[in-house]
Amino acid sequence: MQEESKEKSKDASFESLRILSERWKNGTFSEIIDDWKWIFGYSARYKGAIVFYTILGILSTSLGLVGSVAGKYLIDIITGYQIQKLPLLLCIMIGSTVFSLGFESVINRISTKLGIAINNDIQADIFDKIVDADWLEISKYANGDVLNRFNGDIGTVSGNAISWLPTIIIAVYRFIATFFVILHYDWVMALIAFLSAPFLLLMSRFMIRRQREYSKKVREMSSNLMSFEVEAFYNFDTIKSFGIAPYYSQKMRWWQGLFKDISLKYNLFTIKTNIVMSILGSAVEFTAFGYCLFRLWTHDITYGTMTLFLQQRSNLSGAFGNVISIIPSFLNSSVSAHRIRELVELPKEVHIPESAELDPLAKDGFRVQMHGVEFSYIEGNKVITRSEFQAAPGEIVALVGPSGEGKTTMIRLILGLIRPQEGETVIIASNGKTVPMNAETRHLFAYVPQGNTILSGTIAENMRMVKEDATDEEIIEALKISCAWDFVQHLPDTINSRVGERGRGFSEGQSQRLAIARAVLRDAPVLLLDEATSALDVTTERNVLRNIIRQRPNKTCIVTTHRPSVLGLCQRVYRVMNGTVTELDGAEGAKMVEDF
Ligand SMILES: Nc1ncnc2c1ncn2[C@@H]1O[C@H](COP(=O)(O)OP(=O)(O)OP(=O)(O)O)[C@@H](O)[C@H]1O
Repeated sequence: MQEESKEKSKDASFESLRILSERWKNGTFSEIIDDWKWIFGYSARYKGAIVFYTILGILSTSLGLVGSVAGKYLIDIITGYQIQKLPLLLCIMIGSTVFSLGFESVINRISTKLGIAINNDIQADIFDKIVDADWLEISKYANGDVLNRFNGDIGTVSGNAISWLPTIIIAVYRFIATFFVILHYDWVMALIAFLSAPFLLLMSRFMIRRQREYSKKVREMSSNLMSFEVEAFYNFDTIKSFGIAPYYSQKMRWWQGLFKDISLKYNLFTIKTNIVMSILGSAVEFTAFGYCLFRLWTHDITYGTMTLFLQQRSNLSGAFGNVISIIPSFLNSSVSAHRIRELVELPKEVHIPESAELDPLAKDGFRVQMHGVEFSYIEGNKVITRSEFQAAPGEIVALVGPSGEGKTTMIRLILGLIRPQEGETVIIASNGKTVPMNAETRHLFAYVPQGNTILSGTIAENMRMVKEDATDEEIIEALKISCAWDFVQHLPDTINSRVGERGRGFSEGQSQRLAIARAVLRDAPVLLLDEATSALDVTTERNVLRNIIRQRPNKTCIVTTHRPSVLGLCQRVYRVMNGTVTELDGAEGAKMVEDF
């Protein structure tokens, strides 16, 4: 019977342990651990430097202690008039201070170097991962948000990834070493100093959760603010031309207000936490001070020992301060790591290695084909239904139809940026080799999207973006094909003339011709033009398309357009409407031209 009750109480204590650990797990603790495991992946690359950093920190702490003990003896010597030991103690004090300073400077240098290295490492990795993320998933994030995570969050992580472990180790060493030095002279004093320890317990689970919540909210709000700023600056011309600058100015202040509110709430929380900590710290401080005065009054300790005690008590608080202050940065880092991981862990693009087998057949051109394709961005809302499509080498194929019916979606399917939920989108080589569209087939395409895609720099730099080693002659040839040479040849610096961001300094039609020249220079077997000739006059538009096919008779050219002028040049015309892609026969095509 007794055995049974013993067994039961043992079970109960295990049960409460299990519940306790589960509660920790249910909170944010497991998330924090996961986020830090991820950060460790990066810190681990700098193991050697971290160990060196820690050793220097321990040496510097030890020398600080030696200096303090020497200080105690110095005071005792002066108050006891034992002048002969003075030079030795002075040497120890000055030596330990100088070395300690030297070590700290090296630590500072190493931590800065490591911080930059880890920041660059994470940024480079994340950049590659974002570029390789599934298009649909990454396009759910606003540019400003991605930018904020890329700069702000990575900065927070790299600032702490290297330093937090050495800081804790050095602080714990400092605490233990100081405790033993005090214990050596007076155990009661050591006990009082040890009372600082319960401070750590104050960082209860509740506080950790609050801290993490605040940190998360501040980061999110900062992302929202940056998204707003990026969007506003990107659309500066529109804002000005609509005369809505005052509205944007007001909206900017509104976002700033929200950011200020949450930052101040976080700040208040931090102040309250600090007040509680400081009150407790001061209580211990005063107790220690009172005890020292009492022992001095009863002649149990010397002036030197009292100075040592008081100095080391604050050293002990300093060590705690370090550990305590590392907790908020530890939590902030985990929040930032979490936000970066959200991007990193997005599904990747599909890569099909056998796509490389298509490369040697590029000169014969490729057929682009879709069969039974169904696609929806959002479940239940089909944009493309049971659709067939094909474009052969040497053909210009048009996708026409009302706005918002799915022409660009078709281009995205062809590029393999999105994948059909049903059916297949494939590229077929002259020998019959068929590969589904994926990230590895994309280099077989040259794509001119809607909108101005010219970057700041010279015309030649814009061209060499797609072909690094292009000669001036090749660039001029591409400009001639796209009818851009007509105006570039009259510029004072011709191809070395400067272009502003988004083609500033050039007309919309000129920018479009430059964008087409860039695609021509890329010399890919399949050319995709998404409303890329919309700003050109009819004659230029036709000339551009004719030149492209003449230059590379095996090129497959797919254009989306609202303009009838192009249709006469096309071997095939598809109408994208009401979710279906239908090939139009000659009569329907002619009717379509009239309807435009
Ligand atoms: N990233 C996206 N997420 C969700 N829905 C989208 C997305 N992109 C487009 N759509 C929806 O898909 C439909 C087709 O859009 P798409 O851009 O393909 O049309 P379009 O025919 O090219 O239009 P336009 O001629 O105006 O350029 C639209 O209803 C649009 O709202």
